[in-house]
Amino acid sequence: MPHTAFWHTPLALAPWSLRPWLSERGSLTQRLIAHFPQLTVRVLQQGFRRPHPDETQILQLPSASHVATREVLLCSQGRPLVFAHSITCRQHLQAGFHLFERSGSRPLGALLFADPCIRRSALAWCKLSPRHPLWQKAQAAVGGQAATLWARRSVFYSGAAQLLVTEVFLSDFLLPSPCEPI
Ligand SMILES: C=C(O[C@@H]1C=C(C(=O)O)C=C[C@H]1O)C(=O)O
Repeated sequence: MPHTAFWHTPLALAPWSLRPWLSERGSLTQRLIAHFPQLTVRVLQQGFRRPHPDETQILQLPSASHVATREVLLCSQGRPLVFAHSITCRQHLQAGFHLFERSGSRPLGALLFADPCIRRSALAWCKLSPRHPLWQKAQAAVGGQAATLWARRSVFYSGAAQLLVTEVFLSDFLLPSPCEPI
């Protein structure tokens, strides 16, 4: 299956208002809290699933494997802002990300950014293709209203353990102003 996201998209191709969100190196949750009231985490699913084709390569996973998967919506006053999809392999749950399964409605970032030993890769971003698996999931979360969906992803490292976090920006609060080309 061909890659359905070009994760080396230049930031300059993203809508101007979205760029600081795509390139935020700190906690996205904390940035959302600073800009939006009553941020909550709605857990959509947490369990073991097959990784997406463009995830097996980045985490060097065997394609037939199942990985620990967490999908949430970050909402402000009930309005979905970000769809987040995070995965880690089974053996890294015990060695590195043991709190991944117990995060519940606490934002994963609160755990990841509290541990000074956890490092983060460079961020990558792209405009999702409607063929990307995360496109369908994110659209379903917002009732199929979004015309374009930009996403970012990065890998968190705890020793040799890896956690891949992908965040899809949902709400029109990020769309460019009318005078700015998309
Ligand atoms: C990694 C962070 O945690 C956020 C919360 C997540 C969750 O609770 O599953 C997943 C990704 C992020 O949007 C962050 O705040 O930067």
